[in-house]
Amino acid sequence: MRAYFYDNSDSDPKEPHEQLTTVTPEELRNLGVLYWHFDGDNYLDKINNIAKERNYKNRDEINVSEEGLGDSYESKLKIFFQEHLHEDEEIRYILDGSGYFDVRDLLDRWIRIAVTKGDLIVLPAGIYHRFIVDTNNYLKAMRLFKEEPKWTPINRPADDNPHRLGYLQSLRDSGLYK
Ligand SMILES: CSCCC(=O)/C(O)=C/O
Ligand SMILES: [Fe+2]
Repeated sequence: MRAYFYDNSDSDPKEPHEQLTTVTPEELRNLGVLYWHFDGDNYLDKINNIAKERNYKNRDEINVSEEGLGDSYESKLKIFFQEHLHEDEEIRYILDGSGYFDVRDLLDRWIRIAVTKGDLIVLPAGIYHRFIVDTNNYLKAMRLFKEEPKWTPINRPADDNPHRLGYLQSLRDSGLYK
């Protein structure tokens, strides 16, 4: 995983768009974004432990590629890359390939999180974000869910959404933000 501020140039969003300023895992944690890296033979045990600790009961897999999504590949990518939030955590373990999760910080800047095989990322409910593959056009992920698998993007603007308000309140409660 590498995280950095996104340069807002108009070129293909599948390009890195990397600015020099990096963002540390601690800075991500301050936004409620959690990160682990598990590889090796026992990666499933490690995921199972996190799932138990955090009450993730269900999981499935998604192959984000032309092969995996067929004719709906481009339209699905458009949906994933539209800025949105979810009313539950977004939990993804990268099984193969690579891609980018972009999250908004509290100054409304995009932070780009480049993920590769073995990365496990948790985006909190209510954070504005988007996803895109890189120019390799292939990412396979395990999606974990607290309850029944559901994936409902709520596109921005959703500033009055209770989960958005709850997210902002949780950051204020952390004492790191006013
Ligand atoms: C890499 S999983 C597909 C994208 C997705 O589920 C999502 O919610 C993106 O924000
Ligand atoms: Fe999402």
